[in-house]
Amino acid sequence: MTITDDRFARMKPYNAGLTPRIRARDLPPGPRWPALLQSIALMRFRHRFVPALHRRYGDVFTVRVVPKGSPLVLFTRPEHAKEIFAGDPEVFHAGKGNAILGPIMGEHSLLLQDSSEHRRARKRLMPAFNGAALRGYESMVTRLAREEVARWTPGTTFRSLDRMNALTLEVILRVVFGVTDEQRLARLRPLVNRTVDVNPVVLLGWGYPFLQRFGPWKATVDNQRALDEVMYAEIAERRAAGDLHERSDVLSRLLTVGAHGSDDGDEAGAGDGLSDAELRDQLVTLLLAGHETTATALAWTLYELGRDAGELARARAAADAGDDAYLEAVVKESMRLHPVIPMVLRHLTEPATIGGRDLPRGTNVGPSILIAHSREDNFEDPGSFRPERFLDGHVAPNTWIPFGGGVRRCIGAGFSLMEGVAVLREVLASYDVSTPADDEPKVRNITSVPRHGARITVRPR
Ligand code: HEM
Repeated sequence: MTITDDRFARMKPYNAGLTPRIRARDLPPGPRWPALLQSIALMRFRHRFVPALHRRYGDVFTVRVVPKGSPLVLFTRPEHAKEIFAGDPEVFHAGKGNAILGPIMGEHSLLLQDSSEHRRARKRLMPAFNGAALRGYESMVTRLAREEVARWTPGTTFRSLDRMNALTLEVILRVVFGVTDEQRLARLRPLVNRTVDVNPVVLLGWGYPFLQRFGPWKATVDNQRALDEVMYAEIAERRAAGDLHERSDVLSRLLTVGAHGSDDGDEAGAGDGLSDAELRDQLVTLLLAGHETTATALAWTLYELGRDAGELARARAAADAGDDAYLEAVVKESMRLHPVIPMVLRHLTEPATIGGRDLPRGTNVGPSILIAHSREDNFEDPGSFRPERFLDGHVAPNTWIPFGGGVRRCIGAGFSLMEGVAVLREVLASYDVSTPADDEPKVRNITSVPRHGARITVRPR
């Protein structure tokens, strides 16, 4: 049995535990359609469905989702988001909702853990995402962004989403995994590209393992085996590398941190490094969580700048002046207008009260990012693109929540903002960007991507 087969055998995708039957009268109002219809509406048509529910039922409402008609209560006010983010991690679980990804991400994955196990895993990863670490990654990210931008043909129109996907993938391979060997990079690219394509067909194969002997599902398993082989080879070589301390990539940092026990020793244990399986699982988790999300946010950012000549001129002046704070505000504002992830989810393991409402054990709860970002009482003139709002201190806590919050807040938030600023700097140094046509959000797997790929035209400055 290979290490991959062993992981598949141990990870049970639908092992989310038994959810007690919850009566509608114990929950906030919501539509009474069959759960399947509500799930389809939530997944495929969320950009119209969720605002419609908000208008019809008010600030808190319930959606029923498959497989068992489980209730999902969505909250839309900042004080609700605050309560959920600050909820006791023993009660507000997040990991089980991601169980379907278990066979790909592995049992150690930060996204799958809860309670003390999550705290321990998070503590071990944090040193690779603090300010000093991010500064260490910046020059490589900038170099990759410069190389990408140099390949663009002036005067052409193209899907910025495709280019940003190519760039963020390269960033993951070189800055997160730290792979430098060209042959290995060439082998990894297609494997990683297939791994991140977690579409509903692929998910079916994880949910019903007997399918894994056939056609597309067998191909996904074979891909996982091949990916694991390369990842474990890379980890083994990196452990033995003499220049670990000079390297600035996430994997090398995780290896040096473990060797010296960067934590205070209570849980993770000083000097207690990550095992090969832990490293593999966390790297694949960072890949799945960080690649498409960042690419989508950056594509929307270029799209928005291309639509507004005044904002483009301001951003260009900021890039020339080295004003990173302004460029970061540009990225933040497009993440507000186009949330990549629509909501944050927690599963209540005990009854809890949120916004004065008592909710039973087994309820899924979460702030709606979509509504939080578009409420007029959160953002003045919410439909317009105004990066300045992030500079004049008018963004109230828990109104801008694209990265979730609390102990589960996106560990890569700083990383993706740093990447966004680096990309803007490089694009604006060479090009004027314009957007030839309107685009709109479309659901792709979990993220909301621009339906037409956020097409932009670039002209030399
Ligand atoms: C614009 C880009 C990104 C967006 C919009 C985004 C969004 C999110 C959201 C909404 C969550 C859930 C937070 C919660 O439950 O409260 C999350 C978690 C996570 N993200 Fe990101 N993310 C992005 C980029 C990244 C990057 C670049 C990485 C890594 C390199 C990353 C790694 C993770 C991980 C590991 C978690 C799980 C954290 C935990 O459970 O403790 N993300 N992200």
